[in-house]
Amino acid sequence: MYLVTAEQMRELDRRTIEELGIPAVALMENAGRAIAEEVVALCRRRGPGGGRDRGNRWSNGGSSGGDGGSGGGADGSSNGSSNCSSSGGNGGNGGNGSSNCSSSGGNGGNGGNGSSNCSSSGGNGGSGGNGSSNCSSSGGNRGNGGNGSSNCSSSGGNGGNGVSGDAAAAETARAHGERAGFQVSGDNALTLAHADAERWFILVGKGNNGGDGLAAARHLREAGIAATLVYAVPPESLTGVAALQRDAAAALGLPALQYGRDRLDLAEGSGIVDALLGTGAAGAPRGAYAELIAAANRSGKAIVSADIPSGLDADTGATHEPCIQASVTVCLALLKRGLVQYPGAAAAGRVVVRSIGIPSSLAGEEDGVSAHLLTPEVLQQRLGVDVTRRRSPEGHKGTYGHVLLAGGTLRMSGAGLLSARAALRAGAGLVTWALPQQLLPYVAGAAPELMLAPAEDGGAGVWNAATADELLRLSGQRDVLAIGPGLGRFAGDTEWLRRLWEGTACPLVLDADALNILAEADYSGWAQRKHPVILTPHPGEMARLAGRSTAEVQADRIGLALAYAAEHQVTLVLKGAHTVIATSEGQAYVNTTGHPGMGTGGAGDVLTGVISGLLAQGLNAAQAAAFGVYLHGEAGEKAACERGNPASLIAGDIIEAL
Ligand SMILES: NC(=O)C1=CN([C@@H]2O[C@H](COP(=O)(O)OP(=O)(O)OC[C@H]3O[C@@H](n4cnc5c(N)ncnc54)[C@H](O)[C@@H]3O)[C@@H](O)[C@H]2O)[C@@H](O)CC1
Ligand SMILES: [K+]
Repeated sequence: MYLVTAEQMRELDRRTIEELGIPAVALMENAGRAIAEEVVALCRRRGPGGGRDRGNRWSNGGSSGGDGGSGGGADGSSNGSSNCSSSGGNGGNGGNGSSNCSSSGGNGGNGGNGSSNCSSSGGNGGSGGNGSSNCSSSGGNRGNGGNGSSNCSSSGGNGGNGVSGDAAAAETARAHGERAGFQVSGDNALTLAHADAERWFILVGKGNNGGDGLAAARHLREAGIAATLVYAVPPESLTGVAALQRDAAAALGLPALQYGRDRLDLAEGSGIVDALLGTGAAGAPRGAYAELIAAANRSGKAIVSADIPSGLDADTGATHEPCIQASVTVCLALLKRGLVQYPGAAAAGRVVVRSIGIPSSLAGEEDGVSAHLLTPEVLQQRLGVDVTRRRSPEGHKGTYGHVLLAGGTLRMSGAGLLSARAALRAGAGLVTWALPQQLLPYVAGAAPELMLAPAEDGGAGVWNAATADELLRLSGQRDVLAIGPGLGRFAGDTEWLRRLWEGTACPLVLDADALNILAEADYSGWAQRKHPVILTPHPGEMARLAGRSTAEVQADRIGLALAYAAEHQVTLVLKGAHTVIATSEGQAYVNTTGHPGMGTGGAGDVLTGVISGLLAQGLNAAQAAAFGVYLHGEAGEKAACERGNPASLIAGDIIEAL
């Protein structure tokens, strides 16, 4: 899924209109229809008179009925005990009884009655059956678990239907077309049983975002939902296609208010469509816009934003004061960068990307479109990663590469150990942990699968500059060198790192203090490496590398990561919620797997190990960085789920969940 800036979106709009001849008003009509459908979907989810519905999910197309979770409460909830998580796709419907659904990239299945456990990666999870079922899917569509006990899994293809008992009878009846005959169905996406209980305010700005809201209002009326227009500016000031929409709404007799002139109490409605500001906004909302945004947030009503929450910087994810706090953002045509970076990602709520007639293939032709949401599809199709992590039937430990990790000191031995163990769990055939000699008696046997290479430390348990010789020698027979977890600083460390940078003929992964050494060195003068370098900074380390403040780094993570990776010809992994991976060729990937529970010491060391383990298996730098971040986040989600309470998650749990 592409991630675009406002400027790139404008160019794609222009090309669609001018080169393909699709009228702007047609695009706006599609946008309005999509927004209305998502309002109806939200009304369905929360039931009559429901309150706010804030979640944070990503989904593409689909719309009503396709979103995770249905039934009484928030998304993904079910009757009884259930636990649903979704990344990249739609979470499934939690079933009755105990169900546990997770989805990555695809649609999570429906948890069945009784106990079911469904997970899906890349494909659509099936329906858990009644009784006990356990389903998992990778890459394909899963089948339906039947009644009784069933256990189904599918990889790459479509799982069959494990149907039995009553479910089988029902299926047969459907297949035989019982109730054949004349049937008519309505416009389901705009059908709402309790439409007459809904009253929505549509906040309309002066530009095309306002035009989208006006089109949505007509479609909502078509669905039987009362829609009242609230103009931020005098309606006469609208121009172009937005003015056409204004006139159509007026001709239909839609009630309209003007902010500042007419009495308005947003709390009297059941929801709000925010169509004040879109990708044409500049700076913090001013005047009536700012006042309407603040009033909408105060109202406590569900807010559906058109394209982006008004007040959000569409490119960076920075939020101005004030900024709409949306329940749902209906992002039009292509995902805007600002919706996947915090704090914008939080302000947007659930993000649904809806097609409006701008071909996404145009984005592929644009030289400037360089950012993508990291989904299983992007991993497989764009990056060419085998996400199944298949092992060859003829494989042996030598097939899967050998990692050399340099890290750990007496006081920070755990960082090295975590990293080395994670490299093994990522699938590396062999891992050698080079460590100061003094540590040996303490860590020997801590992970029997590891090989240990003690480096002469003069009895101090810390690294020293003379160890470079031994590391250079060892790296000659290894496939990747990872440096940094628990490394510490020492006299001559800059020259030490320079020797390893210039003298090793394998990919390098640098983390923690290796990054701090790099930040103090002017490494642009170091000899150019033939083999790739992956840097894995957290925002503080990134700030030191880039000579900026941490706040500046966080203000535009995608932009900064892209610029740094291109300038220094490295693959950069800028960690934090929604980690950004930027390649030296100018591509960025934004990851959305992960869990707040992963904010714990050692989680970064685990990531370094995972990326190194993947590199050792022959993945290239972009593949290893992107897939490593994705897997690390997914393992964190799983571990948090297994712990019961995410606050209890520790880094070792992430390794065990890999
Ligand atoms: N261009 C197209 O063909 C399409 C555009 N679409 C919609 O149009 C939006 C972009 O429309 P526009 O470019 O007209 O821009 P916007 O509708 O985002 O807003 C621009 C207007 O808002 C005002 N404004 C800007 N910054 C402000 C601030 N800080 N405080 C107060 N007022 C401010 C200005 O008067 C300006 O005219 C998209 O986000 C999307 O919703 C969709 O209808 C699809 C097609
Ligand atoms: K908006």
